[in-house]
Amino acid sequence: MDIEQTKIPQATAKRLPLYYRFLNNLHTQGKLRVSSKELSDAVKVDSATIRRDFSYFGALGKKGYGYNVEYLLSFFRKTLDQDETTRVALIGVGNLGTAFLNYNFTKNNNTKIEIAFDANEERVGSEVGGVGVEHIDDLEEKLGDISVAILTVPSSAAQGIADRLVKAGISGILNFTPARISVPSNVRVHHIDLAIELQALVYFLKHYPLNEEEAEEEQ
Ligand SMILES: NC(=O)c1ccc[n+]([C@@H]2O[C@H](COP(=O)([O-])OP(=O)(O)OC[C@H]3O[C@@H](n4cnc5c(N)ncnc54)[C@H](O)[C@@H]3O)[C@@H](O)[C@H]2O)c1
Repeated sequence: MDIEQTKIPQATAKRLPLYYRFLNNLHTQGKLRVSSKELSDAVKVDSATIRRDFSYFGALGKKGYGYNVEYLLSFFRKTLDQDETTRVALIGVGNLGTAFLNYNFTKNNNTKIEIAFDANEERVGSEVGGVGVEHIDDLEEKLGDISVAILTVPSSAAQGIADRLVKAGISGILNFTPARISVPSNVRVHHIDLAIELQALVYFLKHYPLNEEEAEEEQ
């Protein structure tokens, strides 16, 4: 995602793939334009936020006309590098890793898990979701120029694997383990901790119950 060049705030950048997916569907259906209300209903982001987001990339919707689908799509394609597939490696082919390999992000056709690694001899040499599983000992040799990795190993193994990934030239790690891993400042780590997210949801439901008006504002 070329955020640096276009100076899009990170919160906006995070919503781009969501917008992109929906607009792509509209385009496939032959729709030429879309209103911020329609977009808002579909992606569950309030229309003021959508208008502000879109203003960052020079898409100014006209009243009574909406946004030009073609223009937005071509912008998103460029910004999200949709024309280029990002190759991804997955480390740890257990319960979660297997699910990701089978899913393989087919809805987001600009990322593809190309190679997987595991320490378990029984898994090495097999194919899961069409992706070959290599031995973790061969990580440095087999990674090639892949720069993004998904980490689904036990948390005890996470830091050691992250160190090796960094040495091998990885620049982004999507960390599903509960371990908070340390990496040099030029490497980006996104933590996805499902247990924490779930706990936060339960906490919010209990302490900040939403009424309908607030729900509108929260969107
Ligand atoms: N399963 C879930 O629903 C879930 C949900 C949220 C988070 N997580 C987290 O994701 C991670 C994986 O969970 P899981 O349930 O898939 O575990 P799992 O035990 O099923 O799978 C872990 C895999 O990592 C491999 N492995 C172990 N050490 C390794 C190493 N040094 N190098 C390479 N591979 C190694 C194992 O052989 C195994 O295949 C854990 O950290 C877990 O806490 C899991």
